[in-house]
Amino acid sequence: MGENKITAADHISFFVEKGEFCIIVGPSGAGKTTVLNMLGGMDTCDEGRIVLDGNLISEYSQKQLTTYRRYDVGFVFQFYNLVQNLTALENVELASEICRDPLDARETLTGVGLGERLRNFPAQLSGGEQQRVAIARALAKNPKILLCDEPTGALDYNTGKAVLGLLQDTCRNTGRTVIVITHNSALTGMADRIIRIKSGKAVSNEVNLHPTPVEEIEW
Ligand SMILES: Nc1ncnc2c1ncn2[C@@H]1O[C@H](COP(=O)(O)OP(=O)(O)OP(=O)(O)O)[C@@H](O)[C@H]1O
Repeated sequence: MGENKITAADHISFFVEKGEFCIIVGPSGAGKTTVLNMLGGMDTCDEGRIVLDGNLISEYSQKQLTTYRRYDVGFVFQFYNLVQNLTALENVELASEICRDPLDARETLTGVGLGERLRNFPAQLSGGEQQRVAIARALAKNPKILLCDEPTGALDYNTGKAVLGLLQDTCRNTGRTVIVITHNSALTGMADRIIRIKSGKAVSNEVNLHPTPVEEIEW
């Protein structure tokens, strides 16, 4: 930023095993989103290595990153990022149609509990329902990894819990690796792995052998 150099991720180092439900936790400004965006190929690092499923994505060209984002990564954002003039079904199809081995859009929406709302536009859905569409959109791509940046940040307590439960179930039922970013340390109890980030550094990487179902977590 002009004269100032901001180091958003500073020699940050961690690993996640395939199929884990991982929570990256840290205070605002710690560097969580930067790390997630680099993992998802939306941002690049100027040093270091990022490896996913044996592939060195930190060396990828812009073209390779586009392919990587398209086929390998599913994103879930805090504010859903749905296309407003497309229905729930069309939003999911938009993603699945550009993928190699997509899941059926209708079935995926049914799987997240929205089988009755396929023809609704985002403005006709609640925040929690819109986030479910966004999760279905990410899942329908059949990605290797699901990256979720504060997925419950815009939702009320119970709706947030339901969305987290859906993400946890997705991980358990499909064996997909799920990484969730949050500033809420109460949520760490539901994860298989917890990575704590502070001032751009990973300060710990713990395994939780007995994750708690989200319904039993209070905050
Ligand atoms: N494009 C950018 N230009 C300048 N500074 C940036 C940029 N992106 C991030 N930063 C800075 O890098 C640091 C880490 O930001 P980041 O968004 O990754 O943190 P975070 O942990 O996700 O925070 P929050 O929970 O508030 O979203 C912050 O100090 C932020 O201001």
